[in-house]
Amino acid sequence: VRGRGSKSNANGNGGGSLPPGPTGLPLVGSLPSLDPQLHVYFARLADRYGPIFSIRLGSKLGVVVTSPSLAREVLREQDLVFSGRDVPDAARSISYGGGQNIVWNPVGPTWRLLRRVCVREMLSPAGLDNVHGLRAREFRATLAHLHAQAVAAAPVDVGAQMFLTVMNVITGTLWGGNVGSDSERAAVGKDFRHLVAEITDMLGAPNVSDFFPALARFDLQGIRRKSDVLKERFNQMFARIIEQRISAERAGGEPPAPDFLEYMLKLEKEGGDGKTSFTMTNVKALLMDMVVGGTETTSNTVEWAMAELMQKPELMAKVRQELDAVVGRDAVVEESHLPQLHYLHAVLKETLRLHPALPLMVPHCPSADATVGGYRVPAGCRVFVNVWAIMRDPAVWKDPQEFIPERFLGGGEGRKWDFNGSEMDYLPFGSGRRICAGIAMADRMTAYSLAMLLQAFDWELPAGARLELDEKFAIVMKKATPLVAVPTPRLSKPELYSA
Ligand code: HEM
Repeated sequence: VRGRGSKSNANGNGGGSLPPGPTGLPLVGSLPSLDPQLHVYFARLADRYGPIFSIRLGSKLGVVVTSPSLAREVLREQDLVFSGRDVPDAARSISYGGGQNIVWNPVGPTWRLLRRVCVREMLSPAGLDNVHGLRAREFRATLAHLHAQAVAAAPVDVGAQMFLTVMNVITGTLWGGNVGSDSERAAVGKDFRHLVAEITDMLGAPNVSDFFPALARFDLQGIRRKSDVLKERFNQMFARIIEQRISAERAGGEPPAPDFLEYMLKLEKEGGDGKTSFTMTNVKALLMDMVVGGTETTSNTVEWAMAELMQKPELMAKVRQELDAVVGRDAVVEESHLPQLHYLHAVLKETLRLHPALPLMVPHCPSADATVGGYRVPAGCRVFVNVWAIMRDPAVWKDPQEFIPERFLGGGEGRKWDFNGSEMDYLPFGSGRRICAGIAMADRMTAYSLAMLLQAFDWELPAGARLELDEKFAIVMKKATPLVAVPTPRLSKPELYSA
């Protein structure tokens, strides 16, 4: 066990002792034993070394926090010091250099402006209300598509379908729903899904350039080259959409709907908010944030919820009972029904407890040496908060491995387990100033999606298929095997399914 009293360097200068942790080998540290299921591997090490441990991966020092009280120290009490990011090599290109978007920007005037633009203008509950019609249209289109599948008794890849829906809603909110025909949009959607999956796989994959920054310029695994290619494909798509909008404006005619792109282009024209500039690169980097940060996270959550419920028919029956009482079968579920669907919300909370979309969040990076749990955490190291393990801690959660939505009903045993990171033992969206920027959107989209899937259809596995709940870590938590199921209509009249 390394740690106590050790004087370390390479992200660990100065006095005090580092958190304990595996000794590892000279030069490579613990790299040879690294498990791709990083969240599980870190949880195992926490069992051995305690709720804060350090791990050397190449020349990089990682510090992993696995308890509510230490998460509080990092995310709340020392929020500002810990709010930096250690930008992985794979993210440099897709974030337009790291300083242009929200996710990978250090906290500072640009990050503040970008977050304000998103959280206030687009992703606030009021901003979302403004584009309620767009979501309703997209959901009706999905409903009609699923009905066609149901009539043909064709299996549906639930995650893929939800990805398309979420992506259409997000891109519609960003730049309006007017990009091409339906078939063109479906093709773009498929393309997007592959691109986003490739990006999240790349961000979750071990990269020599991150472990040995001195070797980064050689790009030994070719990850940066791949990331440049992916970024360019997005970039061209964004550039085309922006160009279309600007030329439509120049040509006069109907003013465009007041969507997010419109707002951003106005801000760009004005050169920012007076304190910080806002450039066309920021516009594209923000579009990237929303498309990459908002799609898989949301659609995977819905897929996990469906898989859990299909595994437990008695819970599925409870969701249906609530839907039948609130909506019935003679109408289609609408967003206005969502506040009354308490059990459904509890199902989603429990899904995010067991299967948080970002099990290690997005790693933080202290801007100065700090002390956590009595140990020294050096500036520049990579700090992981293992929310996956915290939300399965038997000291906090009764039967932590069991899927029990009821624990979130009746005020959650007197606790305020919400999405705002108020309690440090439930933080699927993080906590503190870097908390997820898209909570309101994620909340509505997951609830609306799950409600629609379950109110309008019964779902069964294709003959001979087996349901499993294995995880695959790739920065975003995916289901190792996609959930494929066959829908059967359950609304009273076929006309209800038409878009
Ligand atoms: C179920 C869905 C989602 C989950 C569980 C989730 C969770 C998270 C988490 C854990 C973080 C990192 C917090 C940290 O580093 O401390 C994050 C960051 C972020 N999320 Fe989400 N997210 C979801 C959906 C969305 C959506 C729909 C959007 C936007 C459309 C979005 C945009 C962002 C952005 C921009 C950040 C970076 C914030 C920053 O670095 O300041 N997320 N999210």
